[in-house]
Amino acid sequence: MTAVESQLLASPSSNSSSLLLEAKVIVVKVGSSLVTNNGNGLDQAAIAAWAAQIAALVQQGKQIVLVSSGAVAEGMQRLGWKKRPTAVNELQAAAAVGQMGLVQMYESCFTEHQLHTAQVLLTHDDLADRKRYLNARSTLRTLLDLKVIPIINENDTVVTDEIRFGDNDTLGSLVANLIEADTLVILTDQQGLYSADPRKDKDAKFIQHATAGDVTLEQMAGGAGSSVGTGGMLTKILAAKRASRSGANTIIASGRERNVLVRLAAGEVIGTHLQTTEMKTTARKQWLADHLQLRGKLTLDAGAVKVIKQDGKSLLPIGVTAVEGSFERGEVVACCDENGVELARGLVNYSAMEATRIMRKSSKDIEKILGYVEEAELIHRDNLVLL
Ligand SMILES: Nc1ncnc2c1ncn2[C@@H]1O[C@H](COP(=O)(O)OP(=O)(O)O)[C@@H](O)[C@H]1O
Ligand SMILES: N[C@@H](CCC(=O)OP(=O)(O)O)C(=O)O
Repeated sequence: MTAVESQLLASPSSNSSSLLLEAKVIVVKVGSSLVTNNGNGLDQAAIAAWAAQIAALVQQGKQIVLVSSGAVAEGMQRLGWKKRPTAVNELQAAAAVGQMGLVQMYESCFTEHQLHTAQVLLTHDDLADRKRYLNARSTLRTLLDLKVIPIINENDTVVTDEIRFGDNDTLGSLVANLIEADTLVILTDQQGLYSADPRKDKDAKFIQHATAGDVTLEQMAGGAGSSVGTGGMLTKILAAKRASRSGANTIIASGRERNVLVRLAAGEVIGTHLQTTEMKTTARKQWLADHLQLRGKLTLDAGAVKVIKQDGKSLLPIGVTAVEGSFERGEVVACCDENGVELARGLVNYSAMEATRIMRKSSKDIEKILGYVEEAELIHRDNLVLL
């Protein structure tokens, strides 16, 4: 037994039930190899089975976002290309063609269960930009509230690095952070994580439980001496680490396992369970804290100060008496009381110009004043850090 294995096998594995049992908001990521049956065209039976399981989970009151790869592989199939191109422009063209097939398939499979789907194409940059982050978050939350299943993929037409490295695991973790998911489920072509690539090492041991972010996991999947080919699991482990920072657990399991999602949601432990050590709220505040760059200042009346501080509520425009600075939607502003004492910081939903026009006004008047409504809140409580 290697040092890495013994260290991991010695670590506590106290969990007796699945990390999906209690989860309400879930991101499910399915990889290209699964979706396209190893590049042989879309696997309709598999996609129909996941759709049926996701529909069952929605019936249980869970909210699910699906991150699906497979556009390039399906595009190659449709274009009759036998070999995966290396030129980025050709990969992008294949992805654009294949994405049509992907969404058609998901739409028809979910329709069987009276569920609508929505196509959402994102890049990593979209989620690094606060304004786009807020827009993506608001769209996804609205879709989930409408019981629509968002089907997310990378926007391969406008990126190059992502398509070159083909990494939707990272995208899955970014989405988990975006919507504050409880659990990220990565479905792949293996039973989960092994102490080494099971294709290459027959003695590789299965890891059932570990702490997300444990560095020994990274060594198993892509540590010193391992080839680029082992990146398949490494990106999943790094995704678990990233998801963990926002308080989400990760499960890596086989997408071919019968009824895998439903059984996981019923508490069965299938695959590798990587548990976060972060509290959800702490992680969220931490994320915000990482991005604090003050662009302006809002002065709050005594009522607003009280509801924010004592009741943990959102900041509505009616509680704001002054706006300073020049900020855009999605930037960070300070919230101060009438004596100028800063009590909170948050991501604002309206620009300084808009905020000036809607301050002291009821949220129901926003549309009349601006001609449109972004959100009812000036700063949503999830985007507010109390100091
Ligand atoms: N330690 C490991 N445990 C399990 N699989 C591993 C490990 N290291 C590398 N792999 C490889 O990772 C592959 C899964 O990654 P990948 O092909 O990128 O899947 P997907 O398309 O689902 O994202 C497995 O088929 C396996 O060969
Ligand atoms: N976005 C592209 C590539 C994504 C990709 O290869 O990811 P994965 O198979 O999950 O490692 C596609 O849909 O084909």
